[in-house]
Amino acid sequence: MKVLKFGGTSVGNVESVKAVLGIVKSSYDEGEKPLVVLSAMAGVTNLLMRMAENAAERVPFDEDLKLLEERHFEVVKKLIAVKYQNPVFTRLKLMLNELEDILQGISALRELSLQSKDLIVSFGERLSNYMVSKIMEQYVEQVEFIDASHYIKTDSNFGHAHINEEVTNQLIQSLAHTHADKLLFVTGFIGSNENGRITTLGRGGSDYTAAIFGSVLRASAIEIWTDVNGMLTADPRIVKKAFSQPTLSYNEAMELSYFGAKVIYPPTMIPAFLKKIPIVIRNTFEPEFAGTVIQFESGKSVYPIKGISSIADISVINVSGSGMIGKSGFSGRLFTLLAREQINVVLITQSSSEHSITFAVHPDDATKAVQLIKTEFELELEANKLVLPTVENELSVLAIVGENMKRTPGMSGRLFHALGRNGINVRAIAQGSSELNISVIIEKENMAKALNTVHDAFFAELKKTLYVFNVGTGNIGATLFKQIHEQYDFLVENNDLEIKIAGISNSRKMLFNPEGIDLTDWRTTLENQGEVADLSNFVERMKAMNLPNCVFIDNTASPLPSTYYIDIFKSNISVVTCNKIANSGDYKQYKSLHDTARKYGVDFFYETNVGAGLPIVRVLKDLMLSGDRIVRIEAILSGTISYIFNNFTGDASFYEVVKRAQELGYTEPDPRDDLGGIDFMRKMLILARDAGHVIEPSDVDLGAILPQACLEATSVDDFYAALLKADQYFNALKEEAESQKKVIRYIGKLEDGKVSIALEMVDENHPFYALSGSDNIISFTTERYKERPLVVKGPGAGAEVTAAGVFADLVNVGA
Ligand SMILES: NC(=O)C1=CN([C@@H]2O[C@H](COP(=O)(O)OP(=O)(O)OC[C@H]3O[C@@H](n4cnc5c(N)ncnc54)[C@H](O)[C@@H]3O)[C@@H](O)[C@H]2O)C=CC1
Ligand SMILES: N[C@@H](CC=O)C(=O)O
Ligand code: NA
Repeated sequence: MKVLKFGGTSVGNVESVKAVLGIVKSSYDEGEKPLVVLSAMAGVTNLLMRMAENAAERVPFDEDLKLLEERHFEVVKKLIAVKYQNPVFTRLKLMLNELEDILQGISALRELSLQSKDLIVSFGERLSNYMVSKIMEQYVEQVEFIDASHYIKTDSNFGHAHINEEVTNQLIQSLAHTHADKLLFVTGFIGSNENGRITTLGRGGSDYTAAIFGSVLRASAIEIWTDVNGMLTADPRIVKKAFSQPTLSYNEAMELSYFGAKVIYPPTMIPAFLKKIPIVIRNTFEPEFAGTVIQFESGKSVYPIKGISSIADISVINVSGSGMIGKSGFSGRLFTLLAREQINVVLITQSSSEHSITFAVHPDDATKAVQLIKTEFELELEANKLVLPTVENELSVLAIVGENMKRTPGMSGRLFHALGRNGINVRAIAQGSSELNISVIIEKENMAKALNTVHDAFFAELKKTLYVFNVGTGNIGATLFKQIHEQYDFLVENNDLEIKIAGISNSRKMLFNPEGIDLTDWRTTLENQGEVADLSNFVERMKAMNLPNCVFIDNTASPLPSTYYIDIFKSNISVVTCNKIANSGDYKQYKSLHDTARKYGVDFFYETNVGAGLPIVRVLKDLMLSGDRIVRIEAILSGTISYIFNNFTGDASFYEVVKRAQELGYTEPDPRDDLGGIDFMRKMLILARDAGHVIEPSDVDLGAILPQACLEATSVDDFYAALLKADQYFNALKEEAESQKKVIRYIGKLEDGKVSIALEMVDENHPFYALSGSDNIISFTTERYKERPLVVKGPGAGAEVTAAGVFADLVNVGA
């Protein structure tokens, strides 16, 4: 047989009682008659407690009594056919009258003993079990309501009674014998002492009742029906991806519940544990879900751990001093003292030098613990053999739990890597010698981030989420959103990667949503719901959200975002940028950006700084990392200028071709940056620096394309006006090239640490002769690629290819 135990939420109202009936009925129909243990209706135990306390203070309790009656009567009215209702009302009413008499007695005496409290709260279970048994009677024959206080015999420790196993076992066995044909509804939580006075079993009492009946009757399983899908891998309020574990060992369940998974209270499992009876946690509101089986064996799992538990609030006390070294009795004295005063020690670590002991307690106990230590070790403190104990608050504990950790090396490495990468400082560490649990103490403000990060790190088969904060929604930014939106499902399905745009800003508006901004119509949402843009505030808000796997994308052409990169890295947030400004300012800044990113273990990706989406930065980095050295770089890296000289043919005027390049999205927001050579200069500078050279913008020998009048233009409009007038100049250039059967190319070179960019005319034998569209080309001559250079060629400008490059950088963050 099975024991089915239903908690308060499962008997909370008409609908949930219906669900309970369905579950009991289907178990009954399967042939094995279950034994059912019910808690009081949700909230009733607290209500009874309040009534008892009120009675003792002579505060009226009749309203509460009425409420109690209504809650039960309503269920009866809805779930029992009218013709059967009367006797049920009568019996419930009798119980309620008895309760009222007791409350009146308390009121008269103005005294509420623990014994009377137990008696009063016992009505909760008695009412609910009687009521549901009567409802069940309509569907199943031979149902009986059992008041467990006649069978569970305890001592007189009211509120927290201990069971007399021998007597209890005999009584339960004889009950089973005399009621073999019946479907029993047994009150959870209550027992009675040798004088027949009602007692209660303390926290988790109904689970305990189920475990006792289950173990005495050697049940095939004890099912604990609650309102969650079993024991989850982490607190689902914090970790959205938490999922129910199919199996756990008793030890794993103990560890997980000890730290927070409030589904069951571990001591109540002991009777089942001793008899190796599986406990199954199931959801009354989702009965089709198999739930979690807690059994002797841990069970097979693809994951190295079973779950992550956490305690949000903890205080840490540090005791140190020379007096502790080599003193074998010291920790014994310390922890005996704490145990004697009922201070629960959650975690202990001791340095191997034995110079200090750190332990964690509940914050409410911290001051008392310190006081106790001061008194107990007064002599040592006076003799300076011990330093005054210190307390640190606002801390949390996070623990990874699983029996399989024993057999899997690298678990702590994975834990600390995940925490470190996200900038979460670990204050103390403890690992049980059973290797069932590795616990860390961290700052409370990092708890949510830590739980999510560690969950991602250990349940890697699940999808990882990148949280993106993007500035710049122009040509590139908007195209990137379009691409992410189109690719969303593919990434989730094929790469287990989810990208959430948690923040967007352009120069006018900004918008946040940690759940991810819907990209279907982000423009309208930003416009209608966005706040006034403020970059400094944007960065602060991003930091404050403290999200795991967080990436800042700079899709602007403005110098402003780059002033925040260092601060962003220091908050352990990666940066992806197509904006070249940060890397091409003075060398000191370049160096400091790269050093900071490395120091904080975050990514700084800028593939699109050179050749848009073409793999150039990456190729150079790989060459350098693998020990190759750059001998020479020759390149065409301005997509705009490439396009212009590839299309400045026939009748088209130079002015028209430039305009077209802008319309095609090849130019910088300010086309003077392209035609003035600044953009190309930035790219060459970045390559030279990535190749290991210390070089400043002023070191670049930059040859001009434009006549003086165009260079002097002070606005984009002036520039175009000057360009219109410069037809003569460009036509002459073109004619000169054509007459020599050559083409015009703007070519950059890096050799011997020197960078130059110049306009050249090349013939058909030159490797850069045959280009079209916005093609870029780069040839790396290196120590290894000496005879024939490594060449990368293809479209080097345009929104689609650039956004794709930013996208690729993004998905590589943290990879
Ligand atoms: N067009 C191309 O082929 C390539 C472009 N890039 C780079 O892409 C970047 C963006 O170019 P486009 O999208 O064409 O520019 P755009 O002018 O179309 O868009 C720039 C965006 O940045 C926003 N912005 C400017 N200052 C801001 C601030 N302080 N705070 C918040 N938002 C701000 C603007 O509101 C606008 O949404 C540039 O840095 C460019 O060098 C890089 C490689 C290739
Ligand atoms: N404006 C740039 C775009 C890529 O960085 C170019 O024309 O190359
Ligand atoms: Na590139």
